[in-house]
Formats: sequence, C-alpha cells, structure tokens
Amino acid sequence: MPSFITPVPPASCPNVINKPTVISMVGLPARGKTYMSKKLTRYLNWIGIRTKAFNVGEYRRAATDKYRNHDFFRQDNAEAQAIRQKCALMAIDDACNFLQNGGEVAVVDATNTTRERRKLLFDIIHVKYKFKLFFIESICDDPTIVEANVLEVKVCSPDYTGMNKDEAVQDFMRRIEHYNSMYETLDHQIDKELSYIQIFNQGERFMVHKLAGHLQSRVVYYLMNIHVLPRTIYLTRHGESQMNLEGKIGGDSDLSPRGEEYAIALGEYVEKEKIQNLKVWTSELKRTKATARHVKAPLENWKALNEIDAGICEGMTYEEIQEKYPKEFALRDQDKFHYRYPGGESYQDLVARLEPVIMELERQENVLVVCHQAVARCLLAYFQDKSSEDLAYLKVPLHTVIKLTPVAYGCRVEFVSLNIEAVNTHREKPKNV
Ligand SMILES: O=c1[nH]cnc2c1c(-c1ccc(Br)cc1)cn2-c1ccccc1
Ligand SMILES: O=P(O)(O)OC[C@H]1O[C@](O)(CO)[C@@H](O)[C@@H]1O
Repeated sequence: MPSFITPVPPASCPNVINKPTVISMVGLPARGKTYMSKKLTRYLNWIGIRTKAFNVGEYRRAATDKYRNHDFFRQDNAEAQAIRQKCALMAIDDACNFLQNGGEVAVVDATNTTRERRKLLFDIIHVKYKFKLFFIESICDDPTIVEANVLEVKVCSPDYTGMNKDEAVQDFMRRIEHYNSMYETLDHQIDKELSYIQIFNQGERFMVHKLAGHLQSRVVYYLMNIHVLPRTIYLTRHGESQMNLEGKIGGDSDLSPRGEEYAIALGEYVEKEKIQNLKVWTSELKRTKATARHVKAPLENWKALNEIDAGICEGMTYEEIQEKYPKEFALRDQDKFHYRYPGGESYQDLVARLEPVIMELERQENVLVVCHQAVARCLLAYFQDKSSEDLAYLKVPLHTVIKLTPVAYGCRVEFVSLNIEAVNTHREKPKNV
C-alpha cells in the first residue's frame, strides 16, 4: 500500500456486527424478572452470545444491611432512596463496562418501574454509550402467580433470613405496594421510540413494540417458547454399543449384549417412574432407537440428535487417530470445544445443530431423550449453565439416566445409574496442554 495512504483500521461494520445490547427488565417485585434474567442469560451464553446479568437487589444487599422491613422501600424514605439510586447506577455502570470489554448482552435485572428510571437508563445506555436498549416488562395481575413466586423464591431471600415465613410474605407484599404506588407500565404512545416486549401472566399474552434487530427477535422467540409448568426431562445415552466395546468413535453400530440389557432396564425404570404423557426422542442412529424400544411412549427420531460427526476419524479409536493424524489429535486437545474434525463437526457446530432441540424441549413437558456422549454433554451444559470449556469434558457415563427437574431459578440434576456394567468412553483433558 503506498505510504501516503494512511491505513484505515478495519471499521466494525455496524450493519453486520451487532451493537452491544442492554436488556432491561421492568416489573413489580415477584413478577419473574430474575427468573427470566437468569434463564435468558443461560440461553444466550449457551448459543455463544457473551451475556451477563446484573441484579440491583444484590448491589443493594451489598451496600447496606439496613434492610429490616418494607419501610426501606417507602417512597418517603430519603436515605433508603439514595442507597437504592446509587446501587442502580452502579449496576448500570458495571453493565456498560461489561459491554465495553467484550460483552455482547447485559441484562439489568431491576424493577425499573418508573418512566423517570427508564429515561435514566435510556440517557446512559442509548445516548451516552450508544448501545441498543431493549425492555422486557412482566405484568402479572393474577394474585396466585404472585403468591407462588413469593413463596417459592422470595421467602428464602437473604432479606428474610431469620424471619418466619408468614412474616416474610406479609413484609414482601407491603414492599410490592410501595412500588405499585409509583408504577408506570410501558405505554406505546408515551414510549413510542422504545423497543420492548410486555409479557402478561407468565406468557399468556405478549405485546411486542419496535423490535430492533436479530438478537431482540431471538429473545422474543425464546420468551414465547418457555413455560413454568412442572415437568421432568430425562437424558440418557444409548446402551453400550459394539463400537464402544472396540473403543471406536462414530459409526452406526448395534448394541452390545450389555447395551441390550440396559434397554430392558430403561423400559422398567421408565415404567416405575409413572411419567404423565411421556414422549421419547432418539437420534436416527440404530443404537438410540434400539435403546428406546422397550419404553412405552410415543417416539420421535431427530437427525439433530445424531452424535458429533468425527469426519475422517469416524470408526477409528483415539489411539489410531493419534497414530494417523497426530497434529489433528493435538489440536483437538488444545481447544476441544472449537476444534472441528476434518470433514466433520466441532462441539460449537453441535450446539448450533441442537438449538432447535433445546427450543422444542422448552415447549414440551415430560420428555426422555436417548442420545449420545457429545450430544448429551451439550444438552446438559444448557441446563446446568456450564461454560463451553467445561461442556466438552462433562462426564456422561453409559447406562445412566440423568433426571432434570426445574426448581426456582435453576434445575435439579440427578444421575441414576441402572447398575449395568459398561465400558468407560470418557477421555479426560490431557494435563500437558
Ligand atoms: O410472570 C411471572 N410472574 C411471577 N413469577 C414468575 C413469572 C415467570 C414467567 C415470566 C415470563 C414468562 Br414468558 C414465563 C414465566 C416466571 N416466574 C417464576 C417462576 C419460578 C420462580 C420464580 C418466578
Ligand atoms: O468428544 P469426545 O470426548 O471424543 O466424545 C465424543 C465421542 O463419544 C462417542 O459417542 C463414543 O465414544 C463417539 O461416537 C464420539 O465421537
């Protein structure tokens, strides 16, 4: 390049690369803001969008142990108001710093129930930092829903340690009243330039306003697919296969005799669990279909659940790969999540292929998924909020049912071994890389 032309730094293409986004929750206490913040953050991180939630309540608890009762939230409590305002500004500041240092989405988990507060957010986030701003408002006028939330998560809040349950519920209901007296919901006439979604009664109805960009559409789609009905997801690998016995990866082999035993045991286990309206999903490979054949429930085969494609290494043992493709073998050990087999897939590819399976699982109730080692790791990482590094090395033994039950903001995970011997296909991360 001639010296007189000063090299222009590669401009970020604003239309293609997403601007960082702040997602700001809106809603009275006990409307599921933290539930949505945590669930959305977990989903966005799992699909590869660097996301972090900032809960203003945690900042307030760190700033003061003055919280004794709902009086802290009275509008005329000037001292408390000052603390709450400072904490809100700290959370917003931390959120913007996160986005300036590589973060892609920051979720501000706070009530943000006044126009004044939302204007403050708009001026800092949109005007000063030029980030995108998207509001998610949860409106719940069904007292049973609010009561259930208060009983499930609020009474065990650090604010109420040492207080008896009924006292805590009463205090929390008074806290809600203090907010309610000043509550201004989003309004499509007054807030006509804002991008937002309003959710009524846990997703019974939605109002979407001025969606701006791909990320906001993905968020709206996700929120329209989740539900809070109690259910259980059962995750298991296929029974031990012939190729497992030979230490060979990939392929489409039959079950070994012990794998057949597991299939029978799985049928008995499911029977004993007495699961309402169970659906069974398998991949399109023989070993998962064979494993599910004793389970009495409607069956669906998903190609998306097929095992990771090892490309040119399909059908080989790890020793043969190390022998024949030493460089590939070493590369995989260095970054197992991003490494893609020549002619095959990476774990990152697998997560993208499994996103529609996760989305459909969110819509379903009781499902048994019979899949594979790498696939089960990806699905488990979503429910357990595991990092991509940890994902690729999660232990998912053969002949084990993993029982996933949503509780409060997370998921209970139980590993139920059906006590049938099997080879160990788990390969640890080598120490020296
Ligand atoms: O709208 C609510 N109001 C009170 N509570 C709620 C919700 C939602 C919720 C919100 C939006 C969508 Br789309 C689906 C569920 C989840 N939760 C919740 C569930 C479990 C524990 C704590 C909170
Ligand atoms: O990513 P890892 O640890 O190689 O595990 C994935 C492998 O596990 C298997 O399902 C069983 O060995 C193979 O088909 C697959 O390539």
